[in-house]
Amino acid sequence: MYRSQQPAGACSSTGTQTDSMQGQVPRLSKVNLFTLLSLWMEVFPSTKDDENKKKPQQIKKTGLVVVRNLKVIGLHCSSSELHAGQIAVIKHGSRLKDCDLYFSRKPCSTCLKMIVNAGVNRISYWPSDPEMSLQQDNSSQTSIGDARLDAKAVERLKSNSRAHVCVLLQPLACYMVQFVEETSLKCDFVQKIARMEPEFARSTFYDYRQERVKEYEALFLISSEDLHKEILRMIGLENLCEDPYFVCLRQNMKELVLILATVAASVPSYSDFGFYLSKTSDENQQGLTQEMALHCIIQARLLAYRTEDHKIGVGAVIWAERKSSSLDCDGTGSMYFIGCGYNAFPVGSEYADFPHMDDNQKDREIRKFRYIIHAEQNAITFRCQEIKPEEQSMIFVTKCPCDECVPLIKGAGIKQIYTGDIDSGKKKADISYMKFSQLRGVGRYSWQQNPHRTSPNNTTVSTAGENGDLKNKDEDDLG
Ligand SMILES: O=c1ccn([C@H]2C[C@H](O)[C@@H](COP(=O)(O)OP(=O)(O)OP(=O)(O)O)O2)c(=O)[nH]1
Repeated sequence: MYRSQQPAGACSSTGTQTDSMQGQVPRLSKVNLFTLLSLWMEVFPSTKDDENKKKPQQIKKTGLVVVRNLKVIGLHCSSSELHAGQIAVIKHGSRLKDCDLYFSRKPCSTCLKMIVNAGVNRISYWPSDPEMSLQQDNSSQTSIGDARLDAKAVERLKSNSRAHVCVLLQPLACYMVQFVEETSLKCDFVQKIARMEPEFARSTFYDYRQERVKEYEALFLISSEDLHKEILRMIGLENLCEDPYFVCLRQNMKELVLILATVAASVPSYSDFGFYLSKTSDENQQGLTQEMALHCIIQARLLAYRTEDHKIGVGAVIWAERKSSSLDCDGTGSMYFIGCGYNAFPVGSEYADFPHMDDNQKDREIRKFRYIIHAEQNAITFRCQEIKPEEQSMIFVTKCPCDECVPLIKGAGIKQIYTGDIDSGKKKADISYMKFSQLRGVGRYSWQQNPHRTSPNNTTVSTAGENGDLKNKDEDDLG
């Protein structure tokens, strides 16, 4: 029987079959989710410091997801000074023992020796160009020589290590690519644009996605098959160079990149849409940059594809901003990860334990609402850090928080909510969304058109601070 497997951040413990076949809806396996999150961390918005160092470098920026007991306990990326593995050691120390680490590139020997030494359980990496790049085009002969030496050292560390160092890409569930495409088009963010901007069409979404596909393929895939094989051989994966394994590997990698691009396109930086503070929120709040807000909400969108609700996946991620910049060694700058989750039945429950019906079912006793744990509830319950009242903490959630979740978010001390507000003001039989627009003391950043955009005749429609504080005109609170 299918077993409900979330904790949070949250992921299942077993294979793909039950994972993907839960209900009729395809589901991302935990391994693919962690892999996608690690790729996504590689493109975490650069801090000012990193901005100057964008030129091609031999040490590639690398994303990292740290998982303990199926919970995400760290989302990191390399900075201009430190590699992702080094950051993991600084941030988690000996707590890395028995953790699983998902890297967006095979880590270099500098990182690997330390994380192996910390006693991690498993190190999984994306099988493309490693952290110490083996792609000749950016590098001199000497540095290629060093990169090859490093690849050998990595193999030696791997063969003498207790940790399992491996490539973990699972085939996607049937129709996963189509499912992500359809649900991305239907998600609140795309829908809101479609309602407000008549010229926004399906083709606009596909054009935007295509741009993302190109961008991410350039980063995460090696265009030449021969070069890819050569690199796989150098990093000890010669067994993947023969067909059908090589073809399958490339196909699998391409599909995952396509999923990432599709999910990224579901919250497009289109026209003047973004996350803006609503009028009735506390107006002196300092919000995130649009780039950062988009990045984090896309993480939440990825998590939503682990849902156990057949009808709708919801994902939530909590981040906080550190006050003291002296601790900013992570590539995420002052931002640090607190927790994440998605909507699912209570941990350990069996598939048939609870009803799965929604408001369309007349019999209220067999509806899901009294049983399903919401994305925000899982993110708060399984968080790996405390929410500090003196620091700016923020939750990114893919659906407007309901009346169960709004007081929970406020009570947990979270200072800002980034979300879509399509459901705001709706009252249904078992779930309602009335409290969100009335919430005070928490900044509500809703997905909407920039309220201080200039109108066609070049007059400002309203004024707002750089962070998107809405001063005069409120475009959200649809309800
Ligand atoms: O703050 C919230 C609110 C809801 N959910 C989850 C619970 C449930 O799994 C789903 C809502 O289910 P429903 O069937 O009401 O989905 P809907 O899209 O709101 O329904 P409708 O099609 O009637 O709009 O979203 C959350 O995780 N967080």
